[in-house]
Amino acid sequence: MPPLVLDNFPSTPGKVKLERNNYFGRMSHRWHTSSLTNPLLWLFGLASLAVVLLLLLNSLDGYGYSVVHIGSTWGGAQWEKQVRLSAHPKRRENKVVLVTGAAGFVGMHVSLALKKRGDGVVGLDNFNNYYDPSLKRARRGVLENHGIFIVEGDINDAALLKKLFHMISFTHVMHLAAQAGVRYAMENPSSYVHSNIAGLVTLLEACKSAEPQPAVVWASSSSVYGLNTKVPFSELDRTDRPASLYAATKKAGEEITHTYNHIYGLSITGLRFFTVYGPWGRPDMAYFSFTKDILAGKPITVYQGPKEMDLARDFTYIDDIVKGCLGSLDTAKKSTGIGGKKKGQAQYRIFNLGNTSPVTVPNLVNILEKLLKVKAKQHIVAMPGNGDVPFTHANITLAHEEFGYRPTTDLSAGLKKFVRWYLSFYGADGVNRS
Ligand SMILES: O=C(O)[C@H]1O[C@H](OP(=O)(O)OP(=O)(O)OC[C@H]2O[C@@H](n3ccc(=O)[nH]c3=O)[C@H](O)[C@@H]2O)[C@H](O)[C@@H](O)[C@H]1O
Repeated sequence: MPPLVLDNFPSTPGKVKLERNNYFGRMSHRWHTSSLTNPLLWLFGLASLAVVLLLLLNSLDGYGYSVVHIGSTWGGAQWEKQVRLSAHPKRRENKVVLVTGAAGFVGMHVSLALKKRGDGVVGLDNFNNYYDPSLKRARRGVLENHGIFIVEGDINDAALLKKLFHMISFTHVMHLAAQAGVRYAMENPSSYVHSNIAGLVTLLEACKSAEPQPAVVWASSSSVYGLNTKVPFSELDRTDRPASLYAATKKAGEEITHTYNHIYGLSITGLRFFTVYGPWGRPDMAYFSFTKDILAGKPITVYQGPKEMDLARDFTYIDDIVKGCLGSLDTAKKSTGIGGKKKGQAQYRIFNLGNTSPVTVPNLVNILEKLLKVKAKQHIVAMPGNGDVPFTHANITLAHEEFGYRPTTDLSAGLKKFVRWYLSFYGADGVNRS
């Protein structure tokens, strides 16, 4: 049996680290002989023991590893009613989609788009604290207003997934839950393994056993191109030289999904997103944190590549990404497995979803300065060796041929929409007004 490791943080640990519980350590010096005769203290002690035992039981997942499901609130008649209602499609021909990471940036937008066209949508999210969970809760509020319920739970929770697939015949899974961020992988490597590897496998296990098996569309990343220098990046290019652990876990995900396609007949589509930005975006990304800091009059750090070369990204606006996600779902063929066994060859696809027009980071800053009407205090430094790559540039021919993917929003237009949202949500002083 694998060793029991007790971690005191959410199953997908975030940036905010919880302190280890040293309750007994702190209390022990207060105990002395007279305490033993105090019935109130005995009662308190027994209650604490019961809580610890419950936590321990809750912490064991199917593999004998410990996963503490803090905030896992699923189950019960009312919960089931909410799930079924949310999953209900408008018409028989509509899809029924499980969206993992639904309280995330891309997850929120994709869920809304699916619901608006009549698909049944059930969200799943563990609301971890990698970035401010209040933003995730605000996104959940938006989804709730549109009749979308988010199950609070983790993709590593096999029992929860089994229950969901038992209750609902999902036609598709849009798997967007992940540990994101390129540079954070050096700070918290295990969170990438936990979500992007272990969580992915747990989810695929549930999909392969489901009756019927859903078609799976999931978020890979442009970062898999790693040290590739041939531009624009094509799906046929090398992806065996990742520059970060984040990229390595996404590349591993592409290979793991391939095995589930090969062995169990799961229909798989992997989407390599290129630096997605827009309203309701991720606060850890450069365009978002630059906006916050520029408005606060704080300096921003702009990285430069070798020989003072500007870094560049194929920044892709969220609405274009949503179109790519829906196009992928709509062209995904059915999985072929029954009873956990493959019955025929199933579809396996990988697509770039980028904008095809890279913009340098100093240009990104220029656009933000104009939109915010504030001059940025820039601190220009050499790109640290922490997983970054100098540039990205997508070739989108495959996605265009397969489902007519054609991005339509350039960085200036997209950032204008982002800044408008940012100011309405946080205000110029950065205080959340939702
Ligand atoms: O396409 C992806 O697959 C990834 O896209 C995104 O990663 P990146 O493209 O690295 O975006 P982002 O951090 O916004 O940095 C943008 C630029 O600003 C530069 N950058 C960054 C921070 C800073 O302080 N200074 C700076 O110059 C930085 O050097 C870079 O040149 C997602 O976060 C990631 O989860 C994944 O989805």
